[in-house]
Amino acid sequence: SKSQFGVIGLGVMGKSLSLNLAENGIDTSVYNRSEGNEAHVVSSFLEHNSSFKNIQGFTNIDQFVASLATPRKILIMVKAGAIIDLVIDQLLPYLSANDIIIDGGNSHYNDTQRRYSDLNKNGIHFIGCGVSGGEEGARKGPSLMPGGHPQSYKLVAPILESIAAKDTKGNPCCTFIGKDGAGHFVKMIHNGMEYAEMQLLAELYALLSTSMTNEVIAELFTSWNNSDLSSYLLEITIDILRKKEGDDYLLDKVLDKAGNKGTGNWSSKTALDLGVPANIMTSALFARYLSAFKTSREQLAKQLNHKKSKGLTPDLKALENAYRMARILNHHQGFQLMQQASDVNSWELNLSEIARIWTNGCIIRSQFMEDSILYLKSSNDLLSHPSIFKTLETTEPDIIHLIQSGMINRVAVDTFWSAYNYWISMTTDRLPANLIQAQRDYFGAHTFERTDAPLNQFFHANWDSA
Ligand SMILES: O=C(O)[C@H](O)[C@@H](O)[C@H](O)[C@H](O)COP(=O)(O)O
Repeated sequence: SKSQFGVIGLGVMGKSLSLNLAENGIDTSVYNRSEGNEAHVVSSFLEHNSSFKNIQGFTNIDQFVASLATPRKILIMVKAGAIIDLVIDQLLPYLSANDIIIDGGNSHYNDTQRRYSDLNKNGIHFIGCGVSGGEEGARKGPSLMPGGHPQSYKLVAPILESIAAKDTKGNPCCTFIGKDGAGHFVKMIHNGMEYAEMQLLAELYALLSTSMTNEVIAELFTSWNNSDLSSYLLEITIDILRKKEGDDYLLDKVLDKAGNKGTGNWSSKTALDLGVPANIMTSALFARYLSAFKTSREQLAKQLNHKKSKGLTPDLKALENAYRMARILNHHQGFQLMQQASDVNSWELNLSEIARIWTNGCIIRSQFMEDSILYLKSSNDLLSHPSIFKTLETTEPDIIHLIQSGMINRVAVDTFWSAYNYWISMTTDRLPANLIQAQRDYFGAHTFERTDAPLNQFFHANWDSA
């Protein structure tokens, strides 16, 4: 019998999603090319999962397409980039109008916009779908962020929603995000916020490690995880801190050079292009770039005259509050970025609904995301909520304490620093931008607005004449 759904690419995510589909009773065809070292990918997948009777495997793309009921629904799970276009070109000769192609990789939303309009011309529906949750999420229930055309989504919604994680009310963590590249855009920003959440934990770990063991830090984080600070990233960080290899901690043997596959870079570039001061995720990205200079860091560290002082244990309650503050500001910046992009691309993003589908399955799932559903229902500006503003105001001394502890212990806390500077700038009614305007007008006659004249009236002054 014909399969209801097809998956192309049996990498970690493709395999996990195929098993999730089959387990949810969806007859699934899988395809993977068979050249070179991929010769046995399909056969060994079928062998290892022979208990699933509703999976068919193919190494010929025409037979794969023929095995699907029409309109065909095909999920591409291969590495983002040119290979997606290659796979689409291989598929096209065998497809018919109204068939649906879903790209589930971390593609750049501009590429998705291009593919969406190109395939539309061929009568093929294209859905750019963000998939979050890693291997475990894909297997048991990811968070899904499909973008494209609402009609196309309707055709695949029952299947995508059946495999997605479920929120606290049992509803699928999957919803139509918006037209063309909106789904992949929202996934990109998810990852930008993920970078920042990970870096905040990394800076806390570095600061606490000056006076604590991994086990003691794990205990502290466990107490935080039993509070409004609970999150998936905090949870896995506790496991990571406790993971032993013999008598040693595995974490202590992990080389301190952070990788990145591009979505954090894209998020920061998009923030720059859209004029949104998302400085927290950008500093998290730069922290990864900085870590790459391992050899120079070691050499320069050796040249330091002053000896590292004995760590000064920071106030733990202050650190907890500083973490709470920085996380709120990271979420605020992420949602601001999505709001700006939604306006520019007329995507009409529903930020509260995005927070809801991010409450389970995805990497940045957390109690605060759960709380944000309600906050974002009344306003897309988290800072405008009195309770959030109160929390930020009362925790300001705590983030100052954290930053001071960083300085005293000579630990870089740039992501907390960025959060602090963003907060005090956003709560300062007169910033020194007047001097920037004067300097620009001085050397470039770029003109300036005046505080004693109507807005949008621009003036020029002869700054060097009396
Ligand atoms: O939401 C997710 O499931 C992850 O974010 C996933 O998309 C992937 O693990 C990222 O690619 C990691 O990004 P870096 O490799 O850039 O850290």
